Amino acid sequence: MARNTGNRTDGHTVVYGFPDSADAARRLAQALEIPCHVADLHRFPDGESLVRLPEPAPNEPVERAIVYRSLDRPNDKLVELTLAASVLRRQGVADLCLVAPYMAYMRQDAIFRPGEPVSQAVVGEWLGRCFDRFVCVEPHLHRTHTLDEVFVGRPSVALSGAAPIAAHLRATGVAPGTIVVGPDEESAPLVEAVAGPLGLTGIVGRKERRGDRDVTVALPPDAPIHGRPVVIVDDVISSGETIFSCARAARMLGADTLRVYGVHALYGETVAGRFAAEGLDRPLSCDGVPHPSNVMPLNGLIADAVRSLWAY
Ligand SMILES: O=P(O)(O)OC[C@H]1O[C@H](OP(=O)(O)OP(=O)(O)O)[C@H](O)[C@@H]1O
Repeated sequence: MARNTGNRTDGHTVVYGFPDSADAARRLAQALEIPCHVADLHRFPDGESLVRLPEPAPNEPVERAIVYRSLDRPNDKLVELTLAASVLRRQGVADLCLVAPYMAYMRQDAIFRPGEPVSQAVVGEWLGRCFDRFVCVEPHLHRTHTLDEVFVGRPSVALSGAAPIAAHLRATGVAPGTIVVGPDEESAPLVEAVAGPLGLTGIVGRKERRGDRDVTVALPPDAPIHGRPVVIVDDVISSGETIFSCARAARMLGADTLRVYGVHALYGETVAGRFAAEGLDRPLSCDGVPHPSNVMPLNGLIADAVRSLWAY
């Protein structure tokens, strides 16, 4: 898409995806009605990555690029994004927007024990040197409250995963009297944004994390859950322990049925198998992180965010 602004014709805007998220990158490009290219990735025998992007035709310069990649399992991806950004800069791209529906290292947003880094700030500064703008979805803004604190001086949009969850509940049917439950205080904005538009009541619990897989969620003993359907929502499902504990607490209070939504599904088959063992249907997720549980597309929301960042 070349934009004509007065008597000046801007270069093209292009989406660049990676093989692990090519479909989602194409869906975003489709929503924006612009071309999409998927990077070639090569892994050398020593483990290093090589990224190859197409060279634009000389008469069709790319002026703005959207690089689409979720940063689950992020360590290699961060290097590959850095390399991709360097190619695009060399090709003359003036404005680079990173769409990372799942943003990495957001959970280490403080020094929890002496000797640790604030990984969120380190990675935010790193990516801020490579990209000009950012779009993330439900980026675990717990002790940090805005993406401006992560990508300092760079325009950014933090999208909520609430609208796709509410839309899915509405489309699949949600019984009146359903209670929307979040595992901790930090999930309150998500809970309220899901429950509010559906006219449902939302409550949040208190989470105590003692280790990577050692989590307890307590719900208020007077929560009006007895005999009612419960929908549990959270930003991330990784080990699954937060959801398992939250579901057990809801059952203890007499929940009738349980449904689970996680905006980002980061777990593998072993954890997936545990949902049945816990008497739960498999959770449903947004398609920011490619996963078998994906049922809620984010391309429309992300396209609107990109348009708002670039005001077109
Ligand atoms: O599936 P799990 O392995 O339980 O992980 C998912 C949970 O962990 C995250 O919060 P976390 O406890 O990391 O951070 P917080 O202290 O910021 O709430 C996230 O918000 C989920 O609640």
